Amino acid sequence: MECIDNYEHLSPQVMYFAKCLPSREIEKTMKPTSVFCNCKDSCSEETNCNCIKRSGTKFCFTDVEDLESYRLVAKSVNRPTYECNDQCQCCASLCGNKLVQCGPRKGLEVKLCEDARKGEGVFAGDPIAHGSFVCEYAGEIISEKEASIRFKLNAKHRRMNYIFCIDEHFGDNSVKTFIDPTVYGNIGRYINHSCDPNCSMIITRIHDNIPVLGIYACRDIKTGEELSYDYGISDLSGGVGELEPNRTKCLCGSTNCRGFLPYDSKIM
Ligand SMILES: C[S@@+](CC[C@H](N)C(=O)[O-])C[C@H]1O[C@@H](n2cnc3c(N)ncnc32)[C@H](O)[C@@H]1O
Repeated sequence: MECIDNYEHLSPQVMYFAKCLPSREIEKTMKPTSVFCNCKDSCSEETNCNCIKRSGTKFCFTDVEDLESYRLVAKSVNRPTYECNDQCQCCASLCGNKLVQCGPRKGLEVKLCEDARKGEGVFAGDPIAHGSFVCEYAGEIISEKEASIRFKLNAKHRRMNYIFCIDEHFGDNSVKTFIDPTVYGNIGRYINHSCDPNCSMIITRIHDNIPVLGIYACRDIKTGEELSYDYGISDLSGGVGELEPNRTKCLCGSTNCRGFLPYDSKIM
């Protein structure tokens, strides 16, 4: 497992992990993906790339050396994005269907928010174009039971909650995945919630059945703006959290603020 720490962060308790870290229990449930492509060099709709067809993604990039030119320009709702992976035949350095695998974009800053009650946040060090990949929400992948224990402990000790639950539906089945970057995580753990966000979270599948959470700019973002996404809305589900009174008061300051942070009854 690669361990990179490109960002300044204040807490010595946080171990910086670039990718998700599945617990032993979760590792037993992991299966390699059955989606891969046989493209020759780069992948596009023209090359009939299986991964792109499965995602319904449209992306563009003009220069493979320049991550700034990689953008997600459209994607089908209610389908995860499938990125090309280890089993694909395409050329690793020419394939543009690997946004999440490129790692967090450069120039992001972690610092205390103007309203210190929100804690730290992530800020754009330079302009970010609509569709650009920002970072993954990486952390420990834990069981529902463990998530519930940790969630209750956080609430009891009035600690910030970092545990994110993704509830995916496959026909009649639903599969929940719990990601906790409290101790092992990447820069994604510092992105705050807004009811009027400038980023969206898109569920991505890469090497296996475990969902990877990609955060993308959902509009053009100016230098110095705080990055945010809606904790209650993922691109797929249209709502992973529920509003509940007496929860954390939302300080996003947007005109359409819903008043409280979305909360997920599944981990209570
Ligand atoms: C994933 S962490 C975000 C980073 C966090 N601010 C920090 O300092 O590490 C989520 C926590 O940040 C705080 N937070 C995030 N967005 C907020 C908002 N819009 N209003 C108030 N608190 C917020 C809440 O305490 C929440 O449990």
